[in-house]
Parts: sequence; C-alpha cells; structure tokens
Amino acid sequence: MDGEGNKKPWDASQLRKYDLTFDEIPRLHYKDPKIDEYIRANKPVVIIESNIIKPALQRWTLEYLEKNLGQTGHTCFVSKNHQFKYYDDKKIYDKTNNTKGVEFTPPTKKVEMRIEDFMKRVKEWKKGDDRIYLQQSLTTSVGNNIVEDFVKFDWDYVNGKQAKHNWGPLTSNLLFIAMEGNQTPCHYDEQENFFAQVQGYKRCILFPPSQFECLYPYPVHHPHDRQSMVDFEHPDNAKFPKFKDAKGCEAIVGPGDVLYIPIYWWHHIESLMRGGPTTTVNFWYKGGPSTLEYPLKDHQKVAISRNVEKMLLEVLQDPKEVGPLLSAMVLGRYT
Ligand SMILES: CC1(C)c2ccccc2-c2ccc(C[C@@H](CC(=O)O)C(=O)C(=O)O)cc21
Ligand SMILES: [Zn+2]
Repeated sequence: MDGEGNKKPWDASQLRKYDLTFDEIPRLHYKDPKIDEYIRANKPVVIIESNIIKPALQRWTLEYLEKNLGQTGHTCFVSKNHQFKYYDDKKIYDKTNNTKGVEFTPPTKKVEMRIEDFMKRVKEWKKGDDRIYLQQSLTTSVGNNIVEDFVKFDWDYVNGKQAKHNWGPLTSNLLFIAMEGNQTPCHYDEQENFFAQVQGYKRCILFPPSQFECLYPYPVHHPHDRQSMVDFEHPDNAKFPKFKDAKGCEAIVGPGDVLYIPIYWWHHIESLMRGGPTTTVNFWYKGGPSTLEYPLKDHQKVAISRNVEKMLLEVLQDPKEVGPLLSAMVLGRYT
C-alpha cells in the first residue's frame, strides 16, 4: 500500500537489481509550463494526465489490437534471453560486401509474425522459451479502427511542443508490444522522443549524454553502434571501471504517462517482471538545427566524436586501425 493506503500497481520485486542509484524523473501535469523548461533544457520529464494518446488508453487492449492491427505480418524480434539489443544489420561484416566490419552474431532474430501468432506465443510463453517483441509502424498498413484512434491523438499538444522547441519533423510513430520482463539495454537515439505508455508498466532508466565516459558505447562502425557495451546485470568492472560512477534518473511509467526522452540521452527500458505484456507508442522527431554556440552542449560533443570516428574509418578503411591511431594521438600527448 502507498501512503494513502491505495494498492500500488507494482512493487520493487518486479524491478531487476542494478548496483546503481537513480534520481526520480519529475512527473508534471501536462498543463504545467515547467514542462517547457525541462524540454528547453534537454532534460527528461514525465507528462501526466494528458490526452496525447487518449483513444489508445480507452480502446487498445491486446484483444482490440489483435482484431484491428491488420492482417499483414508485423516485425517481431526474437531473443533467447530477456535482452533485446538493437543492431544495425548494414554494419555487419560479410564477405560479399567485404566491408571491413567486425565478426558479429546478431543477438536477436527479426521475423515477420501475424498478430494472432504473436499473441498466442505471448500467452503460452513458459520459462526457457524464446522471448518476442513486436514493433509496428502506426503510419502504414494498420486497420481502419487503429487509424481512427491515431488521428484522434492530441496532435495539437505534441505539434505545439515540436514547434515551440524547434524540433525537426516527426519521423515515426511506432507501436511496441513487449512481454513482461523484456529489456531494451542501454542505448541512445539521435531523435527527440515522446514515449507514451498505453498498457502495463515500464521502468525507464536514463543517463545524460555527458555520461558517455561511464557507459562505453560500441565503436560507431559496430553493428551495436549507439548501445552501451556494459551488461547492467553483470557489469565487467575491470573493462568498464567508470560504470560504477554512472548517475542516472528513472521513471516507472504506466498507462497515460508520456516520458520525454531528450535526443542523445541514454535509456535502458524494461517491462516490469510479472506485470503482464506492455504496450507503448513512441513519437520520434528529428533534432532541431544545431548551431555551434559556446559552450557546446554535451550531446553536440557526442555528435562531434561520432564524426571523428566515421572520418577515421573512412580514411583508414580497416576498423582495427582506428583505435591504435586514436591512442597514438592521445596517450602521452593529451593525457
Ligand atoms: C527492442 C526493440 C523492439 C528493437 C529491436 C531491434 C531494433 C530496434 C528496436 C527497438 C527500438 C525502440 C524500442 C522502444 C523503446 C525501448 C522499449 O520501450 O523497450 C526505445 O528505445 C525508444 O523508444 O527509443 C524498442 C525496440
Ligand atoms: Zn531508444
């Protein structure tokens, strides 16, 4: 029970244990002008009691989605464990396009699955079975009812924020249906994100771009570009000594909560264990124009370091040469 003796919708036993401490991400009523101060400062905030995805809150049960999501196959990811690590298949080394990449075995399989089959596998899942995670764009080939709901989202509100904060265009609205306990390991995206929770509870752990040194992203040319190399549940403190210094913030988002995940912010997201399937809709926007004003913002330095890695790989061709050249340039000279 919480303070007022109300049944809490979840409890701490449903959260995976990490040896890290987190500040709480503030939760503000959608009319609160302080929300704009957070967005302007590129800081996360949970927007509550809004109508952003109201029709989805009212109607998108799993049964409704099964009936209305559409007959086409939907993109599903299959994993042997609870982690769903993104990878860019265009960066995978293979003999044919003989890109000098790295040996890589994809940790998840991408399959097309009909919604009925997806729901069946979720319902019949037993410990030890593969896990699955459905991802479906809401702007293509979904049923008419879903389109009707979608057009009734509170577009005035989100378009208002996009305009007020000079974001770029909305690039996609994706629907995600996860199994309880699914985990999307720590990564960052190069887009602004309104992360709207429809059903179930998700724990969102965020770190600012300034924590780059503590989160050890893969090299830019690696298929896991933009993902942290650290396994949060079994951190290798020898390889990643600064990980223990990472200072994050967290929010447990439930139905109707909309988390603003600022561009370049790291996020590690898990559907609560024993909390049932979860449904999320995200709104990804291109970042606004980034003028080089000093002092530079932390995410701009991340963007600059990405360009350095890309340029070096471009000229050196072999990724194995990038590290040694960077070390030669820095060790003993800049350190
Ligand atoms: C795990 C999955 C299905 C996946 C597999 C392979 C390639 C891409 C992705 C991908 C991308 C975004 C999400 C939603 C969210 C994380 C979350 O809610 O779990 C998130 O990171 C964001 O909204 O930015 C989830 C996925
Ligand atoms: Zn993401």
